[in-house]
Amino acid sequence: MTKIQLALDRLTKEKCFEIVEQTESYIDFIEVGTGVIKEYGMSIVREMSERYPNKKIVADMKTCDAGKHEAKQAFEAGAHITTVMAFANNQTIEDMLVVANQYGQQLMVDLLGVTDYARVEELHRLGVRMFNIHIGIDLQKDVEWGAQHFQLTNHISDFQLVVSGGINRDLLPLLMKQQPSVVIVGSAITGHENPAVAAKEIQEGVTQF
Ligand SMILES: O=C([C@H](O)CO)[C@H](O)[C@H](O)COP(=O)(O)O
Repeated sequence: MTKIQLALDRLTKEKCFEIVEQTESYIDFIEVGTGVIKEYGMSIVREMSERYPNKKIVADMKTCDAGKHEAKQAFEAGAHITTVMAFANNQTIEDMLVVANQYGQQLMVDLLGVTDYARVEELHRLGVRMFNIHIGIDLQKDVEWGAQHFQLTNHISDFQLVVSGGINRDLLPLLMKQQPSVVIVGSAITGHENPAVAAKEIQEGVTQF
C-alpha cells in the first residue's frame, strides 16, 4: 500500500512539530526537509524520531559528497531513510548503501535533474532500490506532471517508486496509476489553512486507488 510522506520544508521547528501533531493520523513517514536540517541540524531529526517512534523518519539530507559521513549522521540521529542526489559520484552512493545496510535502514536517491534513464539503470546496478522522481520547487511553475516523467524508471523492476514535487489532491489520479510506494506531499499540507484537512484529503485520495 502506498505510504504518505509529509515533507516539512521552509518552516520553523515549532511549526514542524505543530503540523505533525495535527496530521499524524493521516501520514506514514515524516520528512525533515533539507532547509529545516540546515537551520536546526541533526537535533531536529533526533527529536522528531524520539517524539514519533511509530513513524518512519526521513532525513532529506540531499547528500552529494561525503556520503559515508552524512549517512551515519542521519541514521545516528534516528532516521530510517536518508537521501542522496543521483548526480553524486558512484562512490558516494555505494558508501551510503553500505552504511544504510549496516544500520538496517534505507537510501533514497533523488532524481532531481536526471533526464537520462541510463543513469537510473546504473544506480540500480549499484544496488539502489528506492528512486524519487522529483519536480523541484523552483521548476514547479514551469513543469507539469505527466506520464513522461516515469520513462526514467519504466525499464527497471524490483525497486520502490517515490514521487514528489508540488503534489496535491488533484494530481493523485495521474500519479497513483504508477503505483508509487511513497507519495511525498509538502506545501499542499503545510501551506493549507488546516493541515489536518489537507492531509486527510491526501489520504483519502491515495487509498481510493
Ligand atoms: O524535496 C523537496 C524540495 O526539494 C524542497 O526541499 C520537497 O520536500 C518536495 O518537493 C515536496 O515538497 P512540495 O513540493 O512542497 O510538495
